[in-house]
Amino acid sequence: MKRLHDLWKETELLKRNDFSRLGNHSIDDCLDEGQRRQMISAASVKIEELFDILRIDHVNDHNTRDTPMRFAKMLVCETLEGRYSEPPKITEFENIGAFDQLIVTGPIELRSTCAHHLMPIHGSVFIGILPSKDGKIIGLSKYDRIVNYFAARLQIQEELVKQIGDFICEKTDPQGLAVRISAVHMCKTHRGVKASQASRMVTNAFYGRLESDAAKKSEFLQECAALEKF
Ligand SMILES: Nc1nc2c(ncn2[C@@H]2O[C@H](COP(=O)(O)OP(=O)(O)OP(=O)(O)O)[C@@H](O)[C@H]2O)c(=O)[nH]1
Repeated sequence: MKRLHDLWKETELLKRNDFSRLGNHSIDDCLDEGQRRQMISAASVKIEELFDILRIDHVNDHNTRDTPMRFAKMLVCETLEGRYSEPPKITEFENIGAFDQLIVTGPIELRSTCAHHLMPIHGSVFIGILPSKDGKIIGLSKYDRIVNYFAARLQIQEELVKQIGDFICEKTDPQGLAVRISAVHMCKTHRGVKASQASRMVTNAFYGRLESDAAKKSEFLQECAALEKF
């Protein structure tokens, strides 16, 4: 019987030029369960090779025996999950009451992975929405799901903040939208320059009235500051 990783080598998915997609974009078709298992198995074989190069015993050492498979599974099903799956299902509601005031949600816990060193990015996301009277409103939990979806890829913060904002704009067509990320990059705190754990990177993406209306932008930033203190 063919081994899973051999099956993976033959899949159309591997033959297609998904490699040209950026690492923080999703591949063309999401993986079904069988393809996911094949990808994990094929990745695991490569991680065993990497361990061999690094002279880590993945056969006899009880601590590292299952690590290549465990690591491959984590990459496919957790760290990079947003690359291989459909975006979250978004329940959209008509804005029946024509609500047109600022809604701010956060902090939404951000757990992502840096594209340069594969180290964790950990932080908070705040989202401000100025709905259109004739636009859509989405369920509150969906903002968290959207953040999780785009975070589960190899990211840089400037692109992540825009991906989240572009997606929400596309779904809800609001008068204005703002996304703010404040995060610690462990590639900076746990290696290299070994910066303070308190060292954060802040990025904002503003759209429509939340970009052009200084009073509304300032209201959003004040709400973020207040929510951050909770
Ligand atoms: N702008 C930006 N830079 C990031 C982000 N995440 C990590 N970086 C930085 O990307 C750079 C990686 O490039 P290199 O300079 O080639 O990496 P390096 O030689 O290991 O550099 P050091 O981290 O300084 O040791 C580092 O300066 C990181 O701090 C991010 O989200 N946005």
